[in-house]
Amino acid sequence: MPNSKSVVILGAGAWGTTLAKLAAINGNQVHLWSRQEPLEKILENNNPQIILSAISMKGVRDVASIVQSFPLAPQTIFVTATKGLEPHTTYTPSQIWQAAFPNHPVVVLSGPNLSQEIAQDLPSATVVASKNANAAQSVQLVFSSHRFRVYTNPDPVGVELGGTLKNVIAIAAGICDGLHLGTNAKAALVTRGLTEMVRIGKNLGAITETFYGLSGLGDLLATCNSPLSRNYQVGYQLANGKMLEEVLASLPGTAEGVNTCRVLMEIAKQRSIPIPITEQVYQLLAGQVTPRVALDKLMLRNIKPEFDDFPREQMW
Ligand SMILES: NC(=O)c1ccc[n+]([C@@H]2O[C@H](COP(=O)([O-])OP(=O)(O)OC[C@H]3O[C@@H](n4cnc5c(N)ncnc54)[C@H](O)[C@@H]3O)[C@@H](O)[C@H]2O)c1
Ligand SMILES: O=P(O)(O)OC[C@H](O)CO
Repeated sequence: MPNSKSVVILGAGAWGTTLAKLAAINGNQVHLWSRQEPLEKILENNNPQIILSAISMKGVRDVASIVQSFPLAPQTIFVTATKGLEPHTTYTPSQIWQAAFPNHPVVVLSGPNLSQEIAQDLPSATVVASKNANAAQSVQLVFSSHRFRVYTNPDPVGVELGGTLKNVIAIAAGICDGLHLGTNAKAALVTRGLTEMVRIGKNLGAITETFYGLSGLGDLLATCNSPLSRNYQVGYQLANGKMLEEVLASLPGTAEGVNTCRVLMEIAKQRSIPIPITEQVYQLLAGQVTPRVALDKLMLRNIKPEFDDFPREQMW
């Protein structure tokens, strides 16, 4: 293939394996790395043009520092597909990769992408976002197929935060369904969840419109409505009386929303951002409230206008 690229995928979990298949069907030379193998052989023998990380959040910094010890071509593009936030630093995965490789382009890949559906060859769309348009377009070509439609976007912070913040709202959506609160409640929760995501995103430098696209609203809808989502499952099972440790032990893979929720509470406190849904999810995960008490606390907050910043000329 004339445009075939050498692609190294870090992380052979559910998402890394699925992305490896997507890149391979387009004729790229794909090398999938799992932590049981030496990374040295894969990086030194294959001269990667693209290195994609699908490592869960807790491993990103360690893996980035291992990769730093290998010589790479200066034009090698890093792609991050992790949806999480680092505790204490509150860094996003792309911030960790960019700090480790300041002279390389970094692209965020995120969207409504339940890996089990993609692995079954069902149609799906995603977003690749970068400040470097050429890098985003190269990654778009590597993954685009008749079953996987890839859009570019110039707002990596917004795309990355959309995929990350929705995981907390998906836990809340699982609780809502687990308690059988009905369709009205779910619609209210998801819509107010999106408001919360926009509020945090704007504060962290994202573009508001990005949250209304595939990586924001799109991923929120997918994750809040599917039992395939591990984050949704956490909420659903907690609502059914299981303990958090028990739920996490039985999950197939990582539910990033649990840690993301804790990091978000730190960010919200530091920056005085009101995030009532996240706060109730946090208290529930910490065992401080029951699902029913969390619901009452949300419903009985002080009544207020729907929008924080409605245009002045539209106000009474
Ligand atoms: N599965 C999906 O549908 C999906 C879709 C989009 C994004 N994501 C995101 O992709 C990331 C990975 O998700 P997943 O579903 O593949 O999870 P997973 O639990 O199936 O796989 C995680 C991978 O990270 C590796 N890993 C963890 N810590 C590591 C460390 N310290 N060193 C080296 N490797 C380490 C694991 O070995 C494993 O290969 C998550 O951030 C998730 O939110 C997942
Ligand atoms: O299984 P989850 O909850 O990690 O969701 C997977 C993807 O992020 C959906 O886009």
